[in-house]
Amino acid sequence: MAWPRELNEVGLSNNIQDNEDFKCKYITRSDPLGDGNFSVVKECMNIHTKELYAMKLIHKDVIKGKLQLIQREFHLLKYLSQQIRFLEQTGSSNDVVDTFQGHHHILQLFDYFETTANIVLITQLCHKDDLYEKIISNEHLNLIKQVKPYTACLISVLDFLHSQGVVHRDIKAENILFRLNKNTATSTSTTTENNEYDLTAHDLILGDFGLALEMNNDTGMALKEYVGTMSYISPEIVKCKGIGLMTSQEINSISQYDSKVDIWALGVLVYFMAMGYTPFDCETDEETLECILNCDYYIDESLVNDPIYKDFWNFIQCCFVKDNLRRRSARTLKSHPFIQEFFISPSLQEDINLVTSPSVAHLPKLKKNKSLTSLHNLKKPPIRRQSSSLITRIESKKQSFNIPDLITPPPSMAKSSTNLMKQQNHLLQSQMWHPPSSANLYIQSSNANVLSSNSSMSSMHTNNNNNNNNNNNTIGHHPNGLTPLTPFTPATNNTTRDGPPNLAKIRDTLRRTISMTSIKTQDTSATSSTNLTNGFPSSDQLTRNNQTNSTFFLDPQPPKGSLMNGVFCETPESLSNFNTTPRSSLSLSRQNSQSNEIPTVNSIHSNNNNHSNINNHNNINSNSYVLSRSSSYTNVKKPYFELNFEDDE
Ligand SMILES: Nc1ncnc2c1ncn2[C@@H]1O[C@H](COP(=O)(O)OP(=O)(O)OP(=O)(O)O)[C@@H](O)[C@H]1O
Repeated sequence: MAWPRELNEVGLSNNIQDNEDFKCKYITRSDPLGDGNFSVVKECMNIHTKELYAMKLIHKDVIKGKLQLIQREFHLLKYLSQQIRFLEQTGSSNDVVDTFQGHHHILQLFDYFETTANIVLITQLCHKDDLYEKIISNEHLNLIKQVKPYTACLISVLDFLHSQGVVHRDIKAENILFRLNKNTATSTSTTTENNEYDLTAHDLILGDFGLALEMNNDTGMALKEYVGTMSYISPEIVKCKGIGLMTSQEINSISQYDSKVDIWALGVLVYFMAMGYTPFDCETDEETLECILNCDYYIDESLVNDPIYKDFWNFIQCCFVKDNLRRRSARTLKSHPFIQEFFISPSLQEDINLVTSPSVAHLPKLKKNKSLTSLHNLKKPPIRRQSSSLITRIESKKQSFNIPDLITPPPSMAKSSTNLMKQQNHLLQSQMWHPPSSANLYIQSSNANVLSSNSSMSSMHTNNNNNNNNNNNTIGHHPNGLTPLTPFTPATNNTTRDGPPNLAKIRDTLRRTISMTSIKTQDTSATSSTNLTNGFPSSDQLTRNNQTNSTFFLDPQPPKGSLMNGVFCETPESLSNFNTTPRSSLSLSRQNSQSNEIPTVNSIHSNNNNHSNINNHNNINSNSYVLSRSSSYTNVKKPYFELNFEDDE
């Protein structure tokens, strides 16, 4: 049998000499942990070591002609996993001081292989619910206890990635996972009440490197790709829209972007965590893109002058700088007052570079303009429209996109994603349809005047022209020559966001504005804790916490004999749960090998018939999975090739 061309394209099976079947060393749970545009992710168990992992099944049909994307993801995850191991084993001086170590929060890759239908990556297993679920189910996160430490952790991650020359290009809540705490098989979320900050910050894991890039000399064109997720893309990515149809002259006139696209996306994510809605989303993509280009984002006026939010707004401003050369790096942002307490020795080196860099020295100084407050001309919103608009917004948030010739998920995947969204929408709608409360009554009687006087929303509006820019990130000079962080002042320009197209956003925002009033009290009480200094744990406390609170563990490298290492094999058997006694420990490998029916992602999706114990990690009892090597694997043939991802290349 000839090998499918794609297998060679992806570079995993180049050494295959014949099509000897090889048994898969993993079994999976039937129900997926999650899915994306390109993949389905399932919990799996290595039947040799009985360790649990996440299995990302990327259907070959979905990525036809785009295998280089998977290749990129694979090589980057592999490279980063090696770096993590290296850093842990060699250690570094930073390890003892900062609360978060960036490399502790990157999804680790352990194994990879191919089946007829899929390319498969085996990574560390995380919680089923990602950060997006957490934000949505809580409406928003607590500024002091959650948003700050989460931001600090993510800044560490970006600093690590960027120092490795890697740009992620798809930073968003859906791609932030939570580490499963190995000791307890549960997250540390239960331990948060008596702590200065939510310890789940130590569990954050950045995943989905599907759009990530190594920024070397070969990536010139890649750094002009129009990729990312609509709500999170930066102005420089927006400028690449339609690049596939441009002339070479037009393409040349577009500047390459760089790692700062991740900083913009982080700003969106930090804002989303704190507010529960995203800053630039409008009803249509065109409007959203325009708002991104103009750095025109919502601010909640009731929070603008709230001292608790002062550093937050300033941090957001630092991320939402249109000019990527002026936008601060992850390393520099470690010294931002919003998160600096988590970093004992922030580096200001880059600020010095920023000031002296010839490439930015000529930039005009930004003027602080007093701008006009914008009023959103809200009419009494039709409730039904509000719901359906909200759905549109959520759906658009879930989708990453790629260069113009988009990859379309097969119907089965699309359906599964839609189901997930439906659940999320249901959750949101149920929150919105509460029995009448003061908040709802308020919403229903709202009009432009009420909004402007009580809980109005402003749009932070800045001009494309730097000379006339209202963005207050800049600027003056600090006595030591560094660029100081200036206090946030709300812009008061006329907005580009008047009228019905933004209704859903405003409505959603209004809901958030009202609930913020109760949150303020929580935040105040958090800051009055005797453990806190100025509302924040002291550096000493944080350093101590670092010793005790980190949930990172360096997983032992699985023994080579238990890995697939890039072989071509049968599709792993799918079980409703790992407590199910295998049909027979012997049959696991043998029966499948004779079967002509190889399940695909499509069948995986429809195989949801047994929900018992699914998602309950505590129920996993690997000992109950009685399968010994001798009973099941003595007869399995060795592959003809061994592509150990530690050794190859
Ligand atoms: N290691 C993991 N542990 C647990 N769940 C995971 C893991 N990796 C991914 N998931 C879940 O699967 C979903 C899809 O995974 P992932 O984002 O990697 O796929 P994708 O196809 O690249 O997505 P996208 O459409 O965002 O590009 C995630 O949102 C998450 O809920």
